[in-house]
Amino acid sequence: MEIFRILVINPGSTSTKIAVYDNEKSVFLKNIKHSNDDLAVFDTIADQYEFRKEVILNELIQADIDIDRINCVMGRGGLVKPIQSGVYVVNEDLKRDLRIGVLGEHASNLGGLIADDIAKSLPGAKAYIADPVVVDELEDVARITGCPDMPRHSIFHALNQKAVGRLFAHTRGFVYEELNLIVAHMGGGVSIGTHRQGKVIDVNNAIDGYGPFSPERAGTLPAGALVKECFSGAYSFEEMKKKINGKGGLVAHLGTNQVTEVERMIEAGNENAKLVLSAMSYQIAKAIGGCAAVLKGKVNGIILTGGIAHDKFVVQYIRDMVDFIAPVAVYPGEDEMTALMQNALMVLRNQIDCKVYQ
Ligand SMILES: Nc1ncnc2c1ncn2[C@@H]1O[C@H](COP(=O)(O)OP(=O)(O)OP(=O)(O)O)[C@@H](O)[C@H]1O
Ligand SMILES: CCCC(=O)O
Repeated sequence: MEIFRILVINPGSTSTKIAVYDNEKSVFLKNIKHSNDDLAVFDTIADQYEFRKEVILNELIQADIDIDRINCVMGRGGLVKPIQSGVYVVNEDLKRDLRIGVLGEHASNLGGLIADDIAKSLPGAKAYIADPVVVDELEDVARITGCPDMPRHSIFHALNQKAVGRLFAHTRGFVYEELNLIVAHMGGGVSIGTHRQGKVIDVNNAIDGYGPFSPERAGTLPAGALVKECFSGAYSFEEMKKKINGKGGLVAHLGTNQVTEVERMIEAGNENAKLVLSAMSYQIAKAIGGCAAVLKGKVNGIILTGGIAHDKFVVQYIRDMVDFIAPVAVYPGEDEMTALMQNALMVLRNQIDCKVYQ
């Protein structure tokens, strides 16, 4: 069997995860943490490009990885234009939009750019991205809001949601494209996707302010109160943005983005911590109920995933509210590195066609 060597690059806000696989076998995995001091010298995420690339190359050299054998460099994709799910070769159009960050700044904008740069320096390697956060399969009806100039956008944990959807289907003897699933990714951000036969036809925008609140994001807010605060003169534009994303949710209520820490507060008798964690779980369960309506009740499974799916209290709270709809499966954490490797292998083995970004 032909052995393909794959380098996976996944830049996050405070870390860069890299992995090397020979086919499915992991030969190297490293979570490189970037301290506040390391990143503070850069004004924008785009400015971190050279720094992160050098760190990656140094790690590979130190681990004695034969990079000339790499066939494919797979980067986590970023906030480019809305696109269909799939694997995209990194071309000039994609690089331009990753640099701009068409839908905003996000560390994953660097994934495709660094992948391309490294692939170009290697004999016979190509660069790709797969299932970036802007995967958009929304039905038209799901895009419309009461303000025509403010449509809904699909920005969510597409890579992990699709990967756990495929895993759920596979372990039950189905293919993902046959099933109707509701997937709740619960991490720093929360996204609840309605997967109808392999397409995410409705989902909240996990970054930009609607859906359930999350550890550090405010979720849907009362619009009148939000407008009033914006014009109160008490906050700058940047401060209001931070209120919505970064300093919202559990951070605003309890001063931490760690559910593990909230659990400690509850154990110490903090009733407010219990109420706030209940409210977050309640909002997630309610959103799952909305997805069930989109699927007209024909739901094959509800999947809870992301770091918070480790939390027994949250999982039980949601399960109690939604297990009348369909069986609930729990896949704690996320495995984006494996998901990126699997997408690369599907291309290298000619099992799927690579898409072209324009
Ligand atoms: N064992 C655990 N029990 C309870 N909560 C946990 C556990 N492990 C992680 N968490 C919580 O999961 C959250 C982080 O989830 P995750 O690591 O998926 O987020 P992220 O990768 O930073 O963000 P995102 O998933 O939005 O990209 C934190 O609030 C953390 O405290
Ligand atoms: C929307 C997916 C990624 C994030 O939560 O930052």
